[in-house]
Amino acid sequence: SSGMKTCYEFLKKTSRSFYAVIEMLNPEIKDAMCLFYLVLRALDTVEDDMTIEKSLKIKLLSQFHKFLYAESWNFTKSCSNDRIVLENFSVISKEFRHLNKKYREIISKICMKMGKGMIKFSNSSPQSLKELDEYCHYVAGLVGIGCTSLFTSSGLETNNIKLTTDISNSLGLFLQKTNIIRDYLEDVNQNRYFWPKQVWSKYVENIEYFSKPEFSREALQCLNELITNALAHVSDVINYLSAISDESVFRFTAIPQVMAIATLERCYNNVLLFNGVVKIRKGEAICLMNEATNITKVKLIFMRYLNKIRYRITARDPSAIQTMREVERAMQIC
Ligand SMILES: CC(C)(C)CN1C(=O)[C@@H](CC(=O)N[C@@H](CC(=O)O)C(=O)O)O[C@H](c2cccc3ccccc23)c2cc(Cl)ccc21
Repeated sequence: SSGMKTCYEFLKKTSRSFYAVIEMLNPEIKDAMCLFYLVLRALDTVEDDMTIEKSLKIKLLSQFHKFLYAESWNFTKSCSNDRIVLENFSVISKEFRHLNKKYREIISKICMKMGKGMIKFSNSSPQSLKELDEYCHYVAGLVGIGCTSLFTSSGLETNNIKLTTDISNSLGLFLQKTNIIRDYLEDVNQNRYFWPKQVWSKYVENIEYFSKPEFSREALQCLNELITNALAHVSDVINYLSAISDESVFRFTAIPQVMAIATLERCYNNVLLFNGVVKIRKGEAICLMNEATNITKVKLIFMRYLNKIRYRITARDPSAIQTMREVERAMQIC
């Protein structure tokens, strides 16, 4: 339909790489996944927009799942780069209402839970590793749980009992923790602090000190501790991908995960993260997209990056032993 074509245009504008990945998906769930992504992007845009007054933001987050059924609802007061999905939300929600009921129920339930979770963290960022897991569950783990429900309810992954809620949650946490680690400088510059205070306060009095050269040792120690925490999800990621049977679902799911392990490897013990953005090069990303076609190749990709991390672990790093343990545990699964 022309409405769906417009939605794919929105997807292309909000995330070129994700647009390319979703193109590979089986037609049975391609539209549902495109709309799921756009609806989540709209919700994330509300959460991220610091110009929206607090009480209005809370109302929007709690009502969001109902806007899916509000014929003409749009939000024109956002100044975010991704405001296009809010200003044209009525086009997205119209296509959403044409989706099969089983997909609509999955997407609206995830939006309701995610909106509630975002409200819970609207006044304070995660203070501990436990709260970090809780926050990442709301903004990313639920996405994994939703994706798994879409895969299984579509029949592409017939009642795959191995795709449990817990390991679906882990896929989201692995991606989100990698983003939080990678985006240290961008977030701190926008006064957003996702690195838990319980962790960074072991190394410095103020998280902004990590960008000062005299604190680069402490910065690296904190960074390596957070990367070690993220690596604990790798075994769930590999177990999840090992249980996928549909080839297009496999690639769609594996590509962001291999991007994440490559990003974590580049971030490990890398002081450049505190004064610039550490991103994997375009060429490497394209290679990874083409390589992540089956579980054997994905295990090899993970082994390659885990080995690169292992060789960079230094004995004087306080997390060295824990990092080595997580790397070895992950390599055993691969
Ligand atoms: C918060 C997040 C990590 C879940 C965001 N998220 C993802 O990161 C995208 C990838 C993406 O958007 N990457 C960015 C690059 C970047 O942010 O640097 C891009 O612009 O391409 O992937 C995830 C995603 C894709 C496929 C399967 C998944 C299973 C469990 C959890 C998430 C899954 C995603 C699937 C959906 Cl439906 C919605 C959002 C996401």
